[in-house]
Amino acid sequence: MKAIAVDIDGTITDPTRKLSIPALKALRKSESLGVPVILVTGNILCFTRAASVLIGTSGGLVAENGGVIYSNEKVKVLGDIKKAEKAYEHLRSLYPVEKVQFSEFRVSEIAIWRTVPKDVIKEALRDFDIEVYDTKFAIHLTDPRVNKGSSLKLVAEDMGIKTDDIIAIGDSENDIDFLKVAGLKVAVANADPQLKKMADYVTTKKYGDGVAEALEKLIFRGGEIV
Ligand SMILES: O=C(O)COP(=O)(O)O
Ligand SMILES: [Mg+2]
Repeated sequence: MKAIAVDIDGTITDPTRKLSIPALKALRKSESLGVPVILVTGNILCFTRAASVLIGTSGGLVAENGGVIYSNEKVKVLGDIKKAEKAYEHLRSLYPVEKVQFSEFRVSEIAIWRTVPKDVIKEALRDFDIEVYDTKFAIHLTDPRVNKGSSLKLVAEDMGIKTDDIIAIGDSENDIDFLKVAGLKVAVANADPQLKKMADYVTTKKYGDGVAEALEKLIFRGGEIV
């Protein structure tokens, strides 16, 4: 494998969003063995960049569910936030929805608190050109033209690697698209059933312990990268 693409919330973090130490150690080990880590998240770019610096990842970044990427020192906004804004205005006229904090820094999509079930939101927005994800941390209204998979492909291109040579690890429905394009698909034990069904490997452990388990078992195997 030439790179590791990993989701953040619910994958390398626990349900309270605290970073897992075993996952941190495994990602650092990967980098030390020359295998770059790519963070692929629904979070905003500033958060993703801060996480990358603190963890020590050297791969590109996919933020806002693919709406924003950062690679080769360049930020690219790929999602059209106007689609989400139209959908959000309509939704607000029907239900008590509210944007999550720091929304002013979200440039390609809108994320709201989980106060209304996703299916009710999808029904209310059925005539809108919008994708709706429930990540278990927030509900995201995104531009359907971009997703974590289409944007991971662009970052991989910038890094000079094929997505076939990437192991992807995730926990929820907004990860389906980037697992789909990866050569090795891993779902952590707490992942949505859909992810587990499509995964090549489902970890026995949850959250970051699962990430460490998968990398030890599938990639490191005693020190060198397979
Ligand atoms: O931002 C969210 O709601 C979830 O973030 P994630 O894609 O890193 O799990
Ligand atoms: Mg997640």
